[in-house]
Amino acid sequence: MRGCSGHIPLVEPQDNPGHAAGTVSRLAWERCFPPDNRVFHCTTNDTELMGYSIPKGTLIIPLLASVLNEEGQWKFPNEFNPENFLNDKGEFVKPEAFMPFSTGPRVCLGEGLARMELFLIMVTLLRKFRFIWPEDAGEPDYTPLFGITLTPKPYRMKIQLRK
Ligand code: HEM
Repeated sequence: MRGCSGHIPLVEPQDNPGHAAGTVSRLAWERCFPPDNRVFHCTTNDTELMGYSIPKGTLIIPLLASVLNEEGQWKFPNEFNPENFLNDKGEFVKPEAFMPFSTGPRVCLGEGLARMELFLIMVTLLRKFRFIWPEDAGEPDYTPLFGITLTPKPYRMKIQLRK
């Protein structure tokens, strides 16, 4: 599976989170590194999707990271790039393919709570600590570990209390 590359900040940019620049950076981050929770589904009838026959009772395991990196849906599908959320006039747009919480009737029920928690946790940590990539650690490897969710590989990070 492809992931994002290019210049990826080690922590979310610290611009004003209420500001449009904060929003596009955050969404760019969510697109590149979705937890990609996998809730299993099952077809209740024989069906056909894009020419594929899917019999009743088939287990369906969604892979949202695929649509979040799909060629043709994004200006820079494999890069961390906030411009994926800006149109030609530099205005904020949210592409239809942006669905880290899935879509449709089974969309994540906890999206609002999760966004609020993530915001509060990130802001609290960033206000209290500096996160520093150790000089001897080499380039970070952003390839995710694939499981029920996508998780980062183990890594070392220096954490300094802000004064
Ligand atoms: C970053 C955090 C989270 C992410 C990325 C996430 C993502 C998802 C995804 C992708 C699904 C699958 C939707 C589908 O089957 O198509 C889902 C389902 C669900 N999520 Fe979350 N979720 C998060 C946090 C939460 C939290 C905090 C709660 C509740 C407190 C929650 C409650 C649920 C429930 C109840 C469903 C099942 C919805 C249904 O099948 O009708 N999630 N979530």
